Amino acid sequence: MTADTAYSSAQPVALSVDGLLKTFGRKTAVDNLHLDVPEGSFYGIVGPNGAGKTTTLQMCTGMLLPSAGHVSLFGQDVWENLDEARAVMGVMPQADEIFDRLTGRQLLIYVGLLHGMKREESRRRADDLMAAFGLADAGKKIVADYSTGMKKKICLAVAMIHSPRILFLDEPFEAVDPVSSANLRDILKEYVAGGGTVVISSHVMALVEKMCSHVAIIAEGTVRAAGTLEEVSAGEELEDRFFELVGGRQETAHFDWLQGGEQE
Ligand SMILES: Nc1ncnc2c1ncn2[C@@H]1O[C@H](COP(=O)(O)OP(=O)(O)OP(=O)(O)O)[C@@H](O)[C@H]1O
Repeated sequence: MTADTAYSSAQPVALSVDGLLKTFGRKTAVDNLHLDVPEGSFYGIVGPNGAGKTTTLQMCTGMLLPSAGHVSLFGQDVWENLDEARAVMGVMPQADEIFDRLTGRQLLIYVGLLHGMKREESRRRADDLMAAFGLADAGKKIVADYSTGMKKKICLAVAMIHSPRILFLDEPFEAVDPVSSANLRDILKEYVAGGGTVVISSHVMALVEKMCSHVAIIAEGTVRAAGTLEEVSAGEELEDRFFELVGGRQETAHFDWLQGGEQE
């Protein structure tokens, strides 16, 4: 599916976020946030540092209890049906949350078994994923010895092994080289073309513009704009709309002590 695919408002909703709130002491990280993610969409969530993207994704995936509000996945409340919700979602773990003393292949097989898959099927999918992510040559290396980008890839494979209906990916392309990034994008596009839904957070506007069908711009815990890429961009570059809606561009700082070149 491409970013210019036509979407109708009657499209079933995969993820619905309603009045989501999260406070940490006196800090409101997510502030009455609403979001509808259509089924089969490639949905990008963008926002400045500290906007509340990670906190929102953690509440959507059953990892962080909301202070108020509701999250539903395919019509079922996530927090009232955690086991069912977890079975249909794929969540990309952080590199420090996986068992890194296992090889990549062992890790994937282990995660498959945890999802209740048969060992043979787990092995088959682990091999498919290792090949698709360009990790087949590293099959015998333990994950602790992977590069940062390789760890990112194995984390994405972990999220996919049980064939979820929706994928939640927090900054999936951070530290991934351009070739691997293009390969990851292809894998995700194919997943969406097959009916899957992807929700990613990213700071890279060009990537979001290239691959997402929908986007939400969030700042200070609220949605500033959401809809199809075309609706949100409103005829401009997404980055320009982002600056308009979020603000924060500053005059170029000038430090009299910061000078390249020869010093006296
Ligand atoms: N456990 C916590 N305790 C206190 N404050 C927190 C906690 N987690 C997040 N916050 C605060 O909530 C706000 C939103 O953080 P969050 O990590 O969701 O933002 P983000 O949009 O993902 O940022 P980034 O783009 O920098 O990753 C920030 O001000 C952050 O400091």
